[in-house]
Amino acid sequence: MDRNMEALINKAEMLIEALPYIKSFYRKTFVIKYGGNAMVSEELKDTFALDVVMMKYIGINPVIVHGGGPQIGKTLEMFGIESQFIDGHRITSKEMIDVVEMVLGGKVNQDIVTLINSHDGNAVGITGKDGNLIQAKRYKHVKKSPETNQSEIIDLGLVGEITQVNVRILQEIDEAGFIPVIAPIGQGDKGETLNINADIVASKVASALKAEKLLLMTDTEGVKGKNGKLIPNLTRRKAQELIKSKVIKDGMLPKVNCCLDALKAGVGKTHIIDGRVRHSLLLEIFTKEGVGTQIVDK
Ligand SMILES: Nc1ncnc2c1ncn2[C@@H]1O[C@H](COP(=O)(O)OP(=O)(O)O)[C@@H](O)[C@H]1O
Ligand SMILES: CC(=O)N[C@@H](CCC(=O)OP(=O)(O)O)C(=O)O
Repeated sequence: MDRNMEALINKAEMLIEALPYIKSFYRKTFVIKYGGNAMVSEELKDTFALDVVMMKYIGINPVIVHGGGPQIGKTLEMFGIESQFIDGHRITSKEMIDVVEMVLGGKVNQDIVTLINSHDGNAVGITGKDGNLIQAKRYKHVKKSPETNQSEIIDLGLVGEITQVNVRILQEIDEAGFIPVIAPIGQGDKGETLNINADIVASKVASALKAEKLLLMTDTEGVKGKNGKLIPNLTRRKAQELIKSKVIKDGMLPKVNCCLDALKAGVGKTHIIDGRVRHSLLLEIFTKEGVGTQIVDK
């Protein structure tokens, strides 16, 4: 057989390898938190969009929730406003919320829509306000003093804690054949705009949709253990141990908690994946090895 023919057959066999995954994921919902480097590098942006469009065309229902923290930070700086974070939440004053809404719901959201549509993906941009998708109340951060053990409530301003997710708008978008791209903004009961961490929005949306998968894209390999090595598979119990021993901390802590919450609410599997790797989404979904940490409820 000539080498050309052999290469073609190899390609066909590679496609067939994906068949069991394609079969089991047909008509299932995957919620993807898009952020970090994958949202900045031109090459990674393009491979992300291709992965999402590929998913849609093979029958998966991808739901995108995007971040935009660095973009908000840069715009606030232009206005001479500095940001402060508590536990991964940006303290959001009245003068900041318009900037947050403008950046997340405007430029960042529409750039992603344009990117996906440039690959014939049929994306639709919405914020959590559209179709009453995300109802929220003002988040109150509880700080416990290690010395006195007393709790103090800290007001983070216009930061939202999600009280309800109305998935109808997402179902309609899916049925019409579009891909929703969600900006992490919610609406308070007085109609006020509330800023919400995008990982949390992705986790709550995945929970409300009872999604097959929640995939959080980040700028590290995944969850690492005490020895600094990547942990490809993490159970709830092991994750709790690593949190207790402070091996999982800082920015990784809320991510892992988002995954554990989603699993509790009925999401099938959760993944923290390395968004710096080209085609990280397809690799996670269609290969046994994946490119990050899979967290399951065991
Ligand atoms: N066990 C751990 N495994 C991997 N990263 C960890 C761990 N514990 C803490 N981290 C930190 O969490 C960071 C990821 O969180 P963060 O930077 O907030 O992500 P993102 O910007 O993608 O939302 C890592 O870069 C690392 O510094
Ligand atoms: C309350 C809160 O912190 N909201 C976030 C929303 C954007 C976000 O989460 O973006 P990343 O995923 O890129 O960090 C913020 O203001 O930065």
